[in-house]
Amino acid sequence: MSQDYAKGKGKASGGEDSSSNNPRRQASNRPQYVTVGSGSTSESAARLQALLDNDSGYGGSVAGDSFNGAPTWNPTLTEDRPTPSHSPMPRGMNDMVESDRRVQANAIHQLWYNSHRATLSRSIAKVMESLKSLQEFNATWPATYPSVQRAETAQPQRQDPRPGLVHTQSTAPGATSFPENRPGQLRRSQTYGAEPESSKSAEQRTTPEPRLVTPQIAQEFSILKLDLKLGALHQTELVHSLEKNSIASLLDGKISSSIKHLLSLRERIEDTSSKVLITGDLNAGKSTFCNALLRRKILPEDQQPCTSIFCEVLDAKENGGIEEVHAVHKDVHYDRHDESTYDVYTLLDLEKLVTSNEVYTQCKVYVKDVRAIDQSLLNNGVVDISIIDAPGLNLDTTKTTAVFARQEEIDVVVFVVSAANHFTMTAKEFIWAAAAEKAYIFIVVNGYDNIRDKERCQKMILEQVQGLSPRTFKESTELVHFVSSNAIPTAPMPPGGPGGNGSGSSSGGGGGDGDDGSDPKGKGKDKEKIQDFENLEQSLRRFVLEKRARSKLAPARTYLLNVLNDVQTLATVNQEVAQSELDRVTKELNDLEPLLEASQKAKAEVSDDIDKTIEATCKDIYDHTRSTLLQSISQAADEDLGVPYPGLLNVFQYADEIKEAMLSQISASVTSCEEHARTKTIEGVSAIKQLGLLHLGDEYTDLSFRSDVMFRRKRDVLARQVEIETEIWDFFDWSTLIQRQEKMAGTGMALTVATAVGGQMVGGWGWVDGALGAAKVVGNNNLRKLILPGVVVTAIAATYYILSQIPTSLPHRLSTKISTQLQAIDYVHANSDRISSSVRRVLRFPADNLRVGLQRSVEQLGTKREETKKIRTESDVARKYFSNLVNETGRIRNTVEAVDLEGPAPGVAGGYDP
Ligand SMILES: Nc1nc2c(ncn2[C@@H]2O[C@H](COP(=O)(O)OP(=O)(O)OP(=O)(O)O)[C@@H](O)[C@H]2O)c(=O)[nH]1
Repeated sequence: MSQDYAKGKGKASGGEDSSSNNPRRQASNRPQYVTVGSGSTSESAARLQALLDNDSGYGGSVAGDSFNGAPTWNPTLTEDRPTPSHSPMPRGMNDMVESDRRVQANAIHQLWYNSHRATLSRSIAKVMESLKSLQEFNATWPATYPSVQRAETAQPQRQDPRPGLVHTQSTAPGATSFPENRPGQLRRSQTYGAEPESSKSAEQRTTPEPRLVTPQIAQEFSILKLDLKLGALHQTELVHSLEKNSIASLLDGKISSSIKHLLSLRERIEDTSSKVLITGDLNAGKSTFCNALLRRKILPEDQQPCTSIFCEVLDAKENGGIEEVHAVHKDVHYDRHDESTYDVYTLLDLEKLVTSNEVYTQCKVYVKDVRAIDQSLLNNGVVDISIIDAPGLNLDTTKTTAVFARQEEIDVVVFVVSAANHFTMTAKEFIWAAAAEKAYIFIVVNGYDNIRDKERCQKMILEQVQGLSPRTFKESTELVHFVSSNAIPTAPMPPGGPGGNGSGSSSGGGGGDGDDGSDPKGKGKDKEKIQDFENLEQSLRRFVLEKRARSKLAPARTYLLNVLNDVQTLATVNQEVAQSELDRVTKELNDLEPLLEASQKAKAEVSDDIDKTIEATCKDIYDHTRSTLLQSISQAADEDLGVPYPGLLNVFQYADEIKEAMLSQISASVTSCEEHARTKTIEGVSAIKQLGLLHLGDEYTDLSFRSDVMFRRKRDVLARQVEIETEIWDFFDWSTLIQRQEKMAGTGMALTVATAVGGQMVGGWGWVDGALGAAKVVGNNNLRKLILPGVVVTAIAATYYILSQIPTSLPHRLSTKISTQLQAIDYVHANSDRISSSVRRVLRFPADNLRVGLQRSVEQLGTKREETKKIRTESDVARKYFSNLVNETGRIRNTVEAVDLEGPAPGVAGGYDP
């Protein structure tokens, strides 16, 4: 496997100067590079390079569809086969092999990188698809947000002795931080956009929980955690207090921002370029160091602070091979293809540009790097690297802040510190903050030539590094370099520009000891400085390429795992919710069906029953009224009317009173019939209510029924309409008379005659003629003598008798007349009909009400059944959807987890201590 820097046992490349006065160099154990095949043929390097050139990073030879199986990266490709130490080679040959090996290592690393990048990129696409589908589903079936129980866990207090620097991590929109105590393999729920690694102390550091977010929610959710910061309610209460739809819409917003963040992550991992930020204290030699890296004097160097804007040095190939400076306008997003975003200058103008910071804040410097791809940082054959020369940290606060702000797009931070000044306070603050983000900082201790007691200097600097970034200190052989940048020979600027330290690539450094070129000892010293610098360069190349993979891919991996965890949790919860909803509505439907059936049956039956009951009641009332009234009318004369006979003189008044009494009696009968009907109506209403309660239960709405308002109309109004004239003959009850006479048959002819005559008399005066006719028969004189007194007596007797019978006969006579009259106006039927109709009318109200209630009940049950069926279908769909989502996210998660960025990366170098 690749060598671990800390345990590097490889032989130092080009290690001919074992007599170096650099104690670090003596101790330096260079890592052995990865070799493929024999590790010595340029053919294999060329083959690998060709493979790499053809590899788009999204398929082809290396990136198969890792969703259908294991990732296609073949680890045997990267197997280390160190060159046996017993294979000595001639020096020239050695250089060739070394160069070849670097190319191969780079190519292998790039293949590894592309493979992971392709897997992550595809996973991002899959997750975005899943999120979009979740978003759509959430709109139709509002997802349930899991509720949690509050756990009163004490929040660990931050124990950070460091100064309060602004933590410049880049997080996804809306993401919140929380302690790293999540279950499973996930490391952080935090959504770092730039650099997932953080120093151990940063990892232990806890960020206070946002208000109303319980530790459980924090653990369960990271990306899709709803940030509910409303009022004084607890998160749990808040989630419950919000409507389901409100939660769903909050979730929708979270999903949208997550999709947005995934897009930017994809953009970032597909961006092939990598940025190296060179920063440090004022005048630490940053520009000089950059120039040394480029082997050209591009950036202005000065004894006094001069760099006031960010200078990003890029390979001129990215600008069509043209060397020029693009000074970017303030507050404008640079676009090389849009000249309105920048002004073009020549390299010679840089001096002017970097010192005047009024118009521009940054410039892009396109330069040709003519060095070989195994030596050049810019032109390394693997990745587009740009070097950013930043203004000195302590120039002013604004600039310092700007440096922090730029860290998101920075893959590697190179910190230049003056060997003479060590770390200033500002430098320490910067490294503390940066170490939290980047874990490893590449430290260049510059101006080492100025130091006499080099050993002491190294010791002191390394002690400081240990305090500032323990992980960097652990890898200090690779990450901390003591150099003299001004000793590196640099090519001059194009004609007219400031001269370089040498006249060509081969010339010696200008500022170092022995720069006159005549002193062999000095030459030796320069060589050492150059060697130290070259060692630095190789370390930096490895570091940049290594860090690039981690800094670019790890945030995507971490974010993917976090969001997948969230979606899976959400999907699992909702799958359960959908299942229980399905169970519930299925049971509800099973209960509902028989209810509906019974309700429909009840509706039909009860309706018939009510009709029959009403009709039976009405008929009963009609019959009762009719018989009662008929009886009352027919027996009116037989009742004790309570009218005293006032004598013959007031006989007419007597007749009137009897009439009135009879009619009153009939009226009273009507009233009693109405009373009876009322009682029956009350019974009927009560029976209907019982039916309603029986079939509708609480749903039955009772109507208030006031029986006293029934039959309010004047009851005897019809009776009063009866107009009966009293006639003289009403006082004579002939039928009674006749009956009496028959009984008295033996009393004599005279009486019979008298009766007969009297009867005739009743009809008119014709009886006189009859008497005279009889006289003729009997004889004239005798008969006259006999008959006349008899007639008189008889008449008197008859008259007396008739008059004495008035109190008995008159009521009968009047009763008959009244009966006849009432019959004529159909009094009995009219009243019976009136009373029974009134009852029918009254009973219809509760009956109709009950019918409506039953109909409504049937309709309600029907509607409920339809709704329940709908919910059942929706729940079933949701259950299947979330079940699929659980499986799908699980598959993607396995794929993402298989992207191993923690282990040693093949090719370039061994992995840093993860
Ligand atoms: N002796 C010595 N001098 C150096 C070394 N590196 C840089 N210098 C000198 O230090 C001075 C400042 O160098 P610069 O590269 O301008 O420093 P800087 O950090 O870019 O400065 P600002 O960007 O203005 O903060 C120059 O005069 C350089 O010649 C070195 O390794 N040894």
